[in-house]
Amino acid sequence: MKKIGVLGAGAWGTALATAAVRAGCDTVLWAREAEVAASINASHENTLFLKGVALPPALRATTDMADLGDCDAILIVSPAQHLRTMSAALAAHVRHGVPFVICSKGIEISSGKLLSDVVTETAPHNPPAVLSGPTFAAEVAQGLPCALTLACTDKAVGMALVEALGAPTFRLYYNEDIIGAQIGGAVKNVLAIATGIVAGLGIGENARAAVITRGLAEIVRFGELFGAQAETLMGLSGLGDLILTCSSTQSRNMSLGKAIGEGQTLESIMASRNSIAEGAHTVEIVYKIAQDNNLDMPITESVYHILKENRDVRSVTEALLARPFTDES
Ligand SMILES: NC(=O)c1ccc[n+]([C@@H]2O[C@H](COP(=O)([O-])OP(=O)(O)OC[C@H]3O[C@@H](n4cnc5c(N)ncnc54)[C@H](O)[C@@H]3O)[C@@H](O)[C@H]2O)c1
Ligand SMILES: O=P(O)(O)OC[C@H](O)CO
Repeated sequence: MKKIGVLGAGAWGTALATAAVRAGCDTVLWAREAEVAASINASHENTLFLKGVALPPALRATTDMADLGDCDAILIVSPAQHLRTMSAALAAHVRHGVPFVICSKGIEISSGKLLSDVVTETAPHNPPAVLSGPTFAAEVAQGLPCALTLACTDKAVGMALVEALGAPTFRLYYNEDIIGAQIGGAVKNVLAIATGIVAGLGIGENARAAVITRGLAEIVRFGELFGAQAETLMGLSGLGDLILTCSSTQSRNMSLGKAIGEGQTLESIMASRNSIAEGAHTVEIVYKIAQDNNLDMPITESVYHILKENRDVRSVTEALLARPFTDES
């Protein structure tokens, strides 16, 4: 796998394309916005989504999806709710057998499906893989060290991706559990909003640790429903990403929660950003799936009540704390 295409030039797509160049791949980055492709090609910077980070001159950007036509693997890095459209459009341009590596984190709201199922439906001749883990785009783009899960049911394809994209500062660990690798990354964004709310309310570090740990129990319950392997949920794409995202306001999800806890409205926060905070969307479908399947996910429910039903942050927090005591499973 020598030629890598990256579909989506937000912060993460740009960072991943940079990592692919560093790993020695001929890399082409598809941008939805003409000004993004122009700024990457002319000044080696993504001025819209990753301002201030110098990109390698070898990275080429395009707005023409046909330019990905001869790639050996494609990383899909669109917002989760747009992945269906992106995958279907891409399938018309690439060869059969070229893996589609899902780098987005979320669950399709309209169908309740994992993104790997969305790829299978829209691009049946392109095997899905998943790249997920604790990684802030700006750090990856700067070449700081990180580790991620590369999941693919076909081990040969998965290891070929690991060999092509892996590097000392971009360590990839193969995992066959494509389902588990998607669950942690999707649900942790909801929990990061919850820890952000804790920070915004100023109710302490102990409360944050409690939300992370009880949040992990929610990830495990949710993962079991989909058939995720417990080891995967405890690995980089699960616990690892949960810790990172719930610990830093570099996270768009955590900072969104913090602003909510400080009294801002979701609408005003969204209006002030051009970046995606997936948890604000994912919460809707995780809540619905939990309700439909009688899963106990009280932190997720609380985030849902605050974001989607406009309930008062302090009252919802008090109700969460007042739940009956139970065992620690
Ligand atoms: N930023 C990170 O640190 C990071 C790390 C890991 C995973 N991710 C995941 O990667 C995905 C992309 O996030 P990002 O940070 O690159 O985005 P971003 O917030 O930096 O940029 C927004 C992206 O959305 C795209 N977009 C907007 N409207 C669209 C539409 N109608 N159709 C298709 N695309 C549209 C834009 O072109 C741009 O690529 C998300 O699922 C995110 O959770 C992000
Ligand atoms: O900025 P966030 O909250 O979208 O998090 C980015 C990554 O998913 C962290 O692994």
